[in-house]
Amino acid sequence: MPFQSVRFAERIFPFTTTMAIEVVCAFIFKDDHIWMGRRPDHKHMGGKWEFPGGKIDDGEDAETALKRELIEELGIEISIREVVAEVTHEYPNKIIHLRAFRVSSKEDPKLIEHTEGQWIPINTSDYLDWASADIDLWQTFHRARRAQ
Ligand SMILES: Nc1nc2c([nH]c(=O)n2[C@H]2C[C@H](O)[C@@H](COP(=O)(O)OP(=O)(O)OP(=O)(O)O)O2)c(=O)[nH]1
Repeated sequence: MPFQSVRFAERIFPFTTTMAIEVVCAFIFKDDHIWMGRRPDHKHMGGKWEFPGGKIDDGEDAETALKRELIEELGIEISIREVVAEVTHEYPNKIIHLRAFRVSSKEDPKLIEHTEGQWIPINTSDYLDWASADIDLWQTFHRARRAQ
């Protein structure tokens, strides 16, 4: 649906069209670095850097979705710790509620869906080519760390 039509529809069906899509992602920590992958070109935000994860399917809980996505995308089993940051972010054509969990894994991520991967320093503020929701998420994460 074109963006203007979404806005028009929101006035008529405010509860259905403004619902955010629930997305979970992983902050995989290793030696003060966190793993990011470059999204496939054909997907929304194609070519942008993201934290691995995806949409929660109907009937799934957040942890089950994140474990499933990381097996599918990176071929790794993970242990999930706490939520480290969450944001609601409005793109021109959709709104997402993006929740990041601190996770650990005994295995290294493999490039199954991502076109590139990198370990970024935990203190980086170099956001070149990041999905814009992830910049919000990262800044929220750092604000919370500074407040601790
Ligand atoms: N996984 C993930 N998605 C993100 C991040 N930042 C961000 O804006 N998104 C957006 C892109 C998509 O619009 C949406 C998640 O979609 P996705 O394509 O990763 O989810 P999925 O694997 O379940 O997708 P699908 O192929 O089944 O459609 O959230 C992020 O850090 N990780």
